[in-house]
Amino acid sequence: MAELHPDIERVVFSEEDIAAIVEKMGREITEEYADKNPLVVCVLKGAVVVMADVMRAIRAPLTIDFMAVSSYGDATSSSGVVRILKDLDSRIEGRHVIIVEDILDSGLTLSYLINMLQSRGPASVEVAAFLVKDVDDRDCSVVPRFVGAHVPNEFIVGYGLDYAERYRNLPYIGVLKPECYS
Ligand SMILES: O=P(O)(O)OC[C@H]1O[C@H](OP(=O)(O)OP(=O)(O)O)[C@H](O)[C@@H]1O
Ligand code: HPA
Repeated sequence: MAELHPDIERVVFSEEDIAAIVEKMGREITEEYADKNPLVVCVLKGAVVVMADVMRAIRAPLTIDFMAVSSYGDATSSSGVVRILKDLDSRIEGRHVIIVEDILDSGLTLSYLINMLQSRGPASVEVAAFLVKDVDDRDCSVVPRFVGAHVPNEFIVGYGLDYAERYRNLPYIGVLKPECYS
């Protein structure tokens, strides 16, 4: 097990937990997409770690692509204004698209992306969210087809998730010590 980073107060998902969630998601996606040759889309930067793991857990033909988005806001909240920093390289007309996200929080990022991709005429667009945060006030209707796990409404880092661009490389997911927020 990795040594705990000094800024982490508590681990929420260990490396072992993460591996089990990845396998479960891979199995579920494989069952539904075995003969659909999906285009699996990673939303950079946060989802890069999940993407690398989940795509290898899908035992079916697929292709991959990447989008980079940034949502304006402060370091721990999203404002809902999403800017496309890198668009897909592939055409998605007639394709079955799976958007891979590290976390569904307010839902604003995914809501924007789903609408944008739907307008390009894909056969389907579904979401695979590694984590879904249990928030009371999610005001948009994003319903992920695949969910890794639910997390309480607190800010978490690691396994791709950052605070001010830090901690993405932690192999587990945890909560920061209060004094580490600046
Ligand atoms: O449901 P929401 O409230 O929209 O939050 C979820 C999004 O926020 C994070 O991305 P961020 O915009 O911080 O960029 P990053 O992936 O580069 O960290 C995360 O990776 C999701 O994409
Ligand atoms: O809890 C979180 N941690 C890191 N990034 C995030 N983006 C939305 N929610 C989170």
